[in-house]
Amino acid sequence: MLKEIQTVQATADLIYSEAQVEAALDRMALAINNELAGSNPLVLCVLNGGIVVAGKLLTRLKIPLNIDSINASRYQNQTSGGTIEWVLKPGMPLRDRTLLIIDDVLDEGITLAAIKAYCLEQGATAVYCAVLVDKLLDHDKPIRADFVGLQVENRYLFGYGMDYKGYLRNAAGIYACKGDA
Ligand SMILES: O=P(O)(O)OC[C@H]1O[C@H](OP(=O)(O)OP(=O)(O)O)[C@H](O)[C@@H]1O
Ligand SMILES: Nc1nc2[nH]cnc2c(=O)[nH]1
Repeated sequence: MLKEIQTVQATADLIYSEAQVEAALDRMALAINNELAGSNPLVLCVLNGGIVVAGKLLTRLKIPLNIDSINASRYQNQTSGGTIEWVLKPGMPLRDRTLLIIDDVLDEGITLAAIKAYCLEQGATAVYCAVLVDKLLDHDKPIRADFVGLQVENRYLFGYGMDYKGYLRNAAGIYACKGDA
């Protein structure tokens, strides 16, 4: 497995450098600080992919907020999605809260749409979504994100929280796997 990971990493195309991603995170944080000022949001990190983006965004947010996590996984370390497995629901009550859901990538939008629907069912008053990457698809998605860092063509990505078969989430840039154009 590690040999495959090394090969994927060595042959991948760099789509956005670390500097470009950090600049995108700055822009996202500015917009979130403006939009959610005074709303006392509960921030939900979507595990596992959202860990890096949430961590990097949170220190840029200057508003009072709480933090919790949710884990709805659809890809289970594969490169194509299946049905959603609910691994973890938030421990904090969502009722009457403004939520900010943070994830790494909006692809088909199935995961984020399911998470948003769950949050509204639980009584959240408003649900905002922030994603580092919005993939450009040739069809409509069931949800749009309120805060988007970067747009990317439809290729399988890794880095900044996004994995290749459970690895490479820690890559400091956004990469596309070779042969997935
Ligand atoms: O828009 P969609 O097509 O639904 O895909 C997007 C989801 O896929 C990834 O999660 P994954 O299921 O791989 O779990 P992970 O967060 O543990 O990587 C990613 O973190 C998003 O949550
Ligand atoms: N790591 C990763 N996860 C995804 N989930 C949906 N699309 C992607 C992608 O391109 N990369």
